[in-house]
Amino acid sequence: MKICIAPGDGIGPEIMAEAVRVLKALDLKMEFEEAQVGGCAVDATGDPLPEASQKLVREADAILLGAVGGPKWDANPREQRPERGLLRIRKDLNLFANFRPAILYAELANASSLKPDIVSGLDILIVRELTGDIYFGQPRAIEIRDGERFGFNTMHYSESEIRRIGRVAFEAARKRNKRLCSVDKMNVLETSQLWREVMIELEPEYPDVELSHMLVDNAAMQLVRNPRQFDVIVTGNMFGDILSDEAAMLTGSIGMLPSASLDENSKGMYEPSHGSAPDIAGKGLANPLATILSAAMMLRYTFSLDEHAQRIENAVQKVLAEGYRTGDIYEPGLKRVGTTQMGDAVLAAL
Ligand SMILES: NC(=O)C1=CN([C@@H]2O[C@H](COP(=O)(O)OP(=O)(O)OC[C@H]3O[C@@H](n4cnc5c(N)ncnc54)[C@H](O)[C@@H]3O)[C@@H](O)[C@H]2O)C=CC1
Ligand SMILES: CC(C)CC(=O)C(=O)O
Ligand SMILES: [Mg+2]
Repeated sequence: MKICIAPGDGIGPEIMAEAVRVLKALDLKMEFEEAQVGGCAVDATGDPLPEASQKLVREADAILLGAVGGPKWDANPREQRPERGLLRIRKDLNLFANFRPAILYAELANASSLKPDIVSGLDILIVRELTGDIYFGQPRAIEIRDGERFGFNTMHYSESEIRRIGRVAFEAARKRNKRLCSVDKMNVLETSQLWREVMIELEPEYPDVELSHMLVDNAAMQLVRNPRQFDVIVTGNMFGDILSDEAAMLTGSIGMLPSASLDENSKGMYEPSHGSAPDIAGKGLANPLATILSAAMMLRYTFSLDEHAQRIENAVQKVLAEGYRTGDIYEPGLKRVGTTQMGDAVLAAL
């Protein structure tokens, strides 16, 4: 098993160190290679995804990424922005299907942004399209028009792009509670109108799955009003980006939300859903659990090592039951720990 580790920027190296310790403790036949991606790569080479890193991500069976970006690089031209390195990996490897499971551990019921009676037992899967939409559409630019600066992006989806993510989502719903909610903005956007048409065309292939549709503004509201109405949500790149950060808070913290980004086969990139958290970087405060849970998703999706994935997930649950909490999920009376101590606790539980 060849795993490319890309710690990235900000809290990336801190949370990655804990995930790698957990993986190594499983004593599996894994080879780790480290790639520079993001701001660290810009500083070293001028490119957020230099040739050497491209080779490593291409040759690996799976990639585990921390997070990229930070204020240091915010003014860089687009091709030299850290986030560009991440988007290029997603596109180059055709990682179009992003799975973001928002699961509330019972131990974190009071850490959720919602009251326990609304959120307890929450288990939602957000399936986000990851290689299309306005994040990749051309043309895009800031230019001068009529004597002033004018910025524009292009939102587009082809029916084949929608169909393939739709199938992934229907299949995922089929393995769960057989309810799929497709989220769009079809009352305003042509891309969303096509999105809805294609989802409706797919419906007869999955008679066992109940398909519903929701406009994205309502979906944002429903997620905090009554999140348990959802089983699987399928949506485009930008809506999925925003809704998954919102869903993270239902689980207690963005530091709890893992993700898997997959191609048509089983190659994947695994990363926490959060960013590089510059406000707490270098302080040993970050919650490493989303990254550790992303490593578990890697074992399950790319390597079919379900038992080992489950061991990690059980260990995470055990440390929460034992009362270990990083600052983002801390409640008075429990054991406040930093990034490394949380990793220690997971290793002990393993
Ligand atoms: N996949 C990636 O690499 C992503 C990168 N970014 C980049 O990260 C940088 C910062 O972006 P923000 O909008 O601030 O989002 P962010 O997710 O980095 O942080 C938002 C808030 O959540 C907290 N947070 C995030 N992860 C945490 C963790 N593991 N433990 C405890 N608290 C945590 C942060 O301290 C901050 O208060 C930007 O440069 C952005 O482009 C943002 C999202 C995803
Ligand atoms: C570079 C961004 C699109 C990353 C992000 O916010 C995400 O994938 O959730
Ligand atoms: Mg995001």
